[in-house]
Amino acid sequence: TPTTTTNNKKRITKLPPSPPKLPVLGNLHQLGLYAHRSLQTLARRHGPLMHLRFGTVPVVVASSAAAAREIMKTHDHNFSGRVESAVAAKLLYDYEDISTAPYGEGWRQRRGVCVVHLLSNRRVQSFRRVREEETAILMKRMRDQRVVDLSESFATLTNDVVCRAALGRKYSELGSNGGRKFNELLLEFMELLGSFNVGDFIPWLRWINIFTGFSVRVDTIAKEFDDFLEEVVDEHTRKLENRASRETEEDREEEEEEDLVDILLNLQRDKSLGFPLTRKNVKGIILDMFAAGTDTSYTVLEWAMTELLRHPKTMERLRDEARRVGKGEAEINEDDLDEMLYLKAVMKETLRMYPPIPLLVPRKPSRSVEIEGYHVPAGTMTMVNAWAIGRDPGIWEQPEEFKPERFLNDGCKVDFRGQDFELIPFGAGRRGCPGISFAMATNELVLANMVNGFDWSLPEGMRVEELDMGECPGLTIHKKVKLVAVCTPRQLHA
Ligand code: HEM
Repeated sequence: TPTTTTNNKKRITKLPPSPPKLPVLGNLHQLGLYAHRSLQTLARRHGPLMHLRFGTVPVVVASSAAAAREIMKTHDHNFSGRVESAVAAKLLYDYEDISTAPYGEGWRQRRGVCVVHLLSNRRVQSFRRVREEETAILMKRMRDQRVVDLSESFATLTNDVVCRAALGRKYSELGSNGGRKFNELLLEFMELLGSFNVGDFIPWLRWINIFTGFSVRVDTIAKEFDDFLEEVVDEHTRKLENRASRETEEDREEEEEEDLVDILLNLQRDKSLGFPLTRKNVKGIILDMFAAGTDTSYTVLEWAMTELLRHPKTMERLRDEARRVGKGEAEINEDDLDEMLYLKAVMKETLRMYPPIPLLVPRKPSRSVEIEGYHVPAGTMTMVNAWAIGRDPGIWEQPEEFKPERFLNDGCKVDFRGQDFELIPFGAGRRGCPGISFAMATNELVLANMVNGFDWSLPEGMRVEELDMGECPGLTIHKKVKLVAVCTPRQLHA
């Protein structure tokens, strides 16, 4: 290994191994539509830490649990920066949110607000009624339909739960004058956020975005969402002012539960935080909840049900657990979930094989650092291939098989909360996902009720092998072909 000596300390200068690079493109041509898969293939040849170049941008990719641990635990402090992106800046308020904010005081303050006030266990608990009501609505709709587009149903459900928790009610249309459907707009927002922006990687090709209309699309969506959030904030401000002018405590208690916008506006008003929370911050944080919390959550349900339909014995075992724990009742409630160990194993197995954001959210070290014996220069875009780690045959027996049993008994100790680097769908460390409890509370409740209330099968005449397992490219990986299944309501004894 080449080294230089400074102040008697050996410094490693060798970069991690690289696949051959092309002029201008670097390694971009090797990524294809499914970067997590191509990067896994490259890592098999070049090792668990690789150095690549996307256009002019140097990139390091970690594909082993050990390398991920070095980045997100040993050197987490150094790797807590995010990579700038022109699209994210436009869509998420010039980095004034949480997820795209540079590592520093502003991010620390907003993240603190999020962890303590918005997504704490206590707060997640306060939305229990929202989850239970929305799950009941979904179950009723399924009973009426019988042949169910599960992809669509899960997307609507997660969206409605986040909408009610964050904004206090569901919004099917944007703005008071009608306008585009909220779901449609969010879909386009996510598509743009996850799209490959040429200008970020090959600056002199930035003009392409203007030429193809990409820049106009980004500006339009940013404006539509901002108009909508302006209205939401105004509406909430008026409500809080009315409430403050009410005379008695009793009157106030009659009000409905606080939503996340209420909480942020109250913190902004009473100035107890000790730092200003601007209107841009409030809008950015709320938009983060949608960007980070809807698409991600629903793909877990989509892949879980896909695998359950492919594995009838696994479905049966989960169904039996739900019906035993639910004691024959029509509904499973959240208190029952603690006892459902097989359900937890199914969730873990789904997150192992289908981490919703397979390459997590890229980080950036503020100082040069040595990882696994290689030099990673300051500012290098650093990606962790959580998808490849979840399918690493050095860690998992039969990694391509869906076997929730691996997470029972001793296996149940392996968790996804950022301590076990073989299972990191939510990332880890300072920038790890703060929405785990929020996401899993909904996902567990929905899946438990689906198998408790119904027997599930594939559409008539379809064989298990015919179930399309293709992925839709993007930031989050959902199914390319919608998942459709048939439900038979369970007969309840009178
Ligand atoms: C299954 C569902 C979810 C998955 C798989 C997921 C995954 C992730 C991942 C991989 C990151 C980046 C972590 C890192 O850099 O180490 C992240 C960040 C984040 N997530 Fe989630 N997430 C989910 C649900 C949610 C929900 C429901 C919310 C909020 C309601 C949320 C809010 C956030 C925020 C605000 C960040 C940015 C944290 C920061 O940069 O400091 N997530 N999430």
